[in-house]
Amino acid sequence: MAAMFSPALHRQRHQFVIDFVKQHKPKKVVDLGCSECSLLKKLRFHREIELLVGLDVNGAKVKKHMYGLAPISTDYLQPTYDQLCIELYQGSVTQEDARLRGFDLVTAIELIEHLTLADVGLFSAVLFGYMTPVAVIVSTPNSEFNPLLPGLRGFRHSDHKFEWTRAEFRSWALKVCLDYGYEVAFTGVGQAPQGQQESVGFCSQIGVFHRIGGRNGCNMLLDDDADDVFSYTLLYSIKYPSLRDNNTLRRVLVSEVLYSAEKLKDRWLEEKTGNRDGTQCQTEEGRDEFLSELCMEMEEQQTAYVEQMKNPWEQCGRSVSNDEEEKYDEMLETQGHKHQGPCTLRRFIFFLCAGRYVSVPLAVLWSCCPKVCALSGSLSNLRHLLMGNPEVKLSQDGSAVLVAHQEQDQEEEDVDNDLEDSGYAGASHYSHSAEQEENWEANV
Ligand SMILES: C[S@@+](CC[C@H](N)C(=O)[O-])C[C@H]1O[C@@H](n2cnc3c(N)ncnc32)[C@H](O)[C@@H]1O
Ligand SMILES: [Mg+2]
Repeated sequence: MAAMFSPALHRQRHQFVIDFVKQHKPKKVVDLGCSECSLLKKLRFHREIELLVGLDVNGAKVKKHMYGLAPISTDYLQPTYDQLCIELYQGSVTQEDARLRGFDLVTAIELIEHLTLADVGLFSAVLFGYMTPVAVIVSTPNSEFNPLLPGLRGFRHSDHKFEWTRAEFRSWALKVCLDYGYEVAFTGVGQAPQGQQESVGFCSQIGVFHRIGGRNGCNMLLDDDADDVFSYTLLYSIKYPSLRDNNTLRRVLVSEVLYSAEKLKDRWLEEKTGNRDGTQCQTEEGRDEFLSELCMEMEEQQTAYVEQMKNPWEQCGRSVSNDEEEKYDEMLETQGHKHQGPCTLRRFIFFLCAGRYVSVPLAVLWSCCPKVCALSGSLSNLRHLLMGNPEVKLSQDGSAVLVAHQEQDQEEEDVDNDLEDSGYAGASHYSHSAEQEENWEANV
């Protein structure tokens, strides 16, 4: 049978769901009879989905495949602002469970034919009468197509309790709509050979149900929570890393800050001294030369960045309202991202070479590292997010990141410790006052 369809029929069924998801952008999706979780594995890449749930009566099968839904390393290394939670349950679609109520989309792909007719009645009541999702996609074999399947005798699978004609499927679906307030459209996947499509229909027939009245079409949320039933067993639950989660944001920001500070330090040492020993780099001319080059580079980065920041939602795949766009433009304007030339940036650059550390002001990091800027949002937020983090060494007043710049022997380390103890790294005249920074923040 696999050779009859291209792509394979099971792929076409899943693609049908994916196309529906792309069009309707549901946030909460349940797959009933999720089996080997293969549809869930595809759906997790759809960023609009925030909660993805799978249910199957066969817990062993789910357990065998559920780890394939775990985040992969890039999800940890480059998290986005998208949020995704995946939950898998063992349980029967004939039983109610409050955790599956109020979803945007429920799919039941090749499930109902595995239920006895009595159970189909219970399933209909649970799905349409209790779970009351906004939309439902049900697929099931179309028995009229069976004569076209080479070598098939009886049902398509030994566990099938029935296989319906188009009329039988239709009559079940229309009754459900009447009973529970839905409307349905019929379609399918798996085309019959030319000329026969009319007479036999699709190989897999599909009903797409929408609740009449949409999201507000039922008063389920007014129900008393005390009646909530929990009959399923949770097998797996995972929350994907998201920049909306403060710990994840902090972790990503810290690694970006450390990387950028290190790069800035290297540039500074190389350009200013011509070698990597920071002790000789205190001349005014050296610094000016370095500054003007860095400023030019920053200006280029800023331009690219402002372009990118014009519509940060584009990256999230979300459309933006005019209102949001205006607000964002306003924010860019007040933060001075627009029309900001190298001259304004010049005053932020002030490196200090003290003992084994180069002090990289947070203001420099914030204004010339687009990612640091985007992740933190403001200079004071950047400071706040870095404070108390064991991986980042800040100057005493918290205005700069201290980056080690020498391989050191014990003697040097002792000297450095003395310097630090005396407050040199933070309290010297090279550092910035909190007041200065507030000023920058207001003007940048
Ligand atoms: C043909 S498979 C489903 C295929 C899957 N939906 C897909 O598209 O890849 C049918 C699944 O329904 C599950 N199932 C059967 N009766 C069930 C019930 N009462 N409640 C929940 N799942 C059930 C079976 O364990 C099986 O995994
Ligand atoms: Mg089946």
